[in-house]
Amino acid sequence: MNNNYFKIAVLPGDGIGPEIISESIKILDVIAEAFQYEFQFNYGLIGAEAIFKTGDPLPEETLKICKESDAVLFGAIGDPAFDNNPEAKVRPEQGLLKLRKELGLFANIRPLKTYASLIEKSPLKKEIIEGADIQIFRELVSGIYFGEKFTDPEGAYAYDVCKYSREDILPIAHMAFQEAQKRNKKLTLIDKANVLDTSRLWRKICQEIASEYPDVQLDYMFVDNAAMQLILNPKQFDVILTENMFGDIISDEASVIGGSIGLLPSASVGEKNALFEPIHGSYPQAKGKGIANPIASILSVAMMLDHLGLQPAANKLRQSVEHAIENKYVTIDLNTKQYYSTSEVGSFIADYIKYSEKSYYNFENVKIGKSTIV
Ligand SMILES: NC(=O)C1=CN([C@@H]2O[C@H](COP(=O)(O)OP(=O)(O)OC[C@H]3O[C@@H](n4cnc5c(N)ncnc54)[C@H](O)[C@@H]3O)[C@@H](O)[C@H]2O)C=CC1
Ligand SMILES: CC(C)CC(=O)C(=O)O
Ligand SMILES: [Mg+2]
Repeated sequence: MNNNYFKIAVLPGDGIGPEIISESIKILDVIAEAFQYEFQFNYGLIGAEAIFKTGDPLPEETLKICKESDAVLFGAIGDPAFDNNPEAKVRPEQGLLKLRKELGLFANIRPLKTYASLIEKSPLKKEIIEGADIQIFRELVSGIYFGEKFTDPEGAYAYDVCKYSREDILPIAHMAFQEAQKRNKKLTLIDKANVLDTSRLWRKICQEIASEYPDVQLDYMFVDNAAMQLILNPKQFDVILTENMFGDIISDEASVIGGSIGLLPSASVGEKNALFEPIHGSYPQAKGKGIANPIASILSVAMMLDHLGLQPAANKLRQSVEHAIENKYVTIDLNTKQYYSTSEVGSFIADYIKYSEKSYYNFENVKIGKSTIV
């Protein structure tokens, strides 16, 4: 087996998905050359694009490509044609949910950090957010997104069932405890155990396994309070463990601490497969405008490189992203006076990976031109 050869399934999806994914591929091409790896990219249809072309948000062929890959790189799905039509029977999001389920991606890991050069731009106070560093473990293949759904044909009522089993909770709970052991030995379970039976099951199981991790301090917080605490005092959190829907919501909220949702990557992992995706959606208003921040997708590539055991490349990539952010080579969402287009930011990061080790190259003098946002 060639340890430098990897099959990557690439699913650009809808809206800004293709634009951000093409920057991630640009980065992977440069990494392949610099580190002598070979990536074989196999593209697949998913989401609205797949519905328009095949009628199915997750065609069999796409699933096959993903199952046969070493990792999946996912952009985003979703289209206003479906969002604004509550009657639509087939929806783009079903493609992503089915893919997560089929690949058994039970844990969605969403790291949040702050960057010194962006602190002043945050709507939150410097002393509150400076140094915040949180790892969110969100359960990804159960809960209310996957429970039975029903809409009464008369349109009088509808329901979505939230169900969790011991088997759904245990693997991700162990994973979060282990991460807490590697970090600051503090784990916060976010739930609604004062109201929900499913949340009480989460608490019970976490209490049961806590004895296996005696060095980890396990705390609990109700999700409504957690939503407030995240903004008031994010540094009280280190590793967060939570169920599917709460994790979805609080991670978008937490992205405000970092400066933009366009910065937050994620890894969705299971026993066999792994998928890497930004936490944001398809941002349809930005499609084709060159304003989408590609960094969430590019940092998802760094998480993919970690997963493939390619740490030197992952480290170099993170260092290059930090260099871009610290030097304000960023997109308009970061609220800096000087900003660049999606592809300029991608090219800047790619060039840094390519040239920064070369002693003859004075990178600080590189001019990548005025912004070409269309
Ligand atoms: N994983 C996925 O593919 C997800 C898909 N969706 C879908 O995306 C569509 C749009 O949903 P929204 O609720 O508007 O969420 P969204 O995450 O697409 O956008 C919300 C806001 O976040 C900001 N934003 C998002 N991505 C950005 C980026 N790369 N750079 C700069 N700013 C960025 C923009 O201000 C945007 O208005 C819907 O169809 C939804 O179902 C939503 C979330 C996740
Ligand atoms: C199926 C997606 C639309 C759910 C989501 O918002 C997410 O995973 O962040
Ligand atoms: Mg979401």
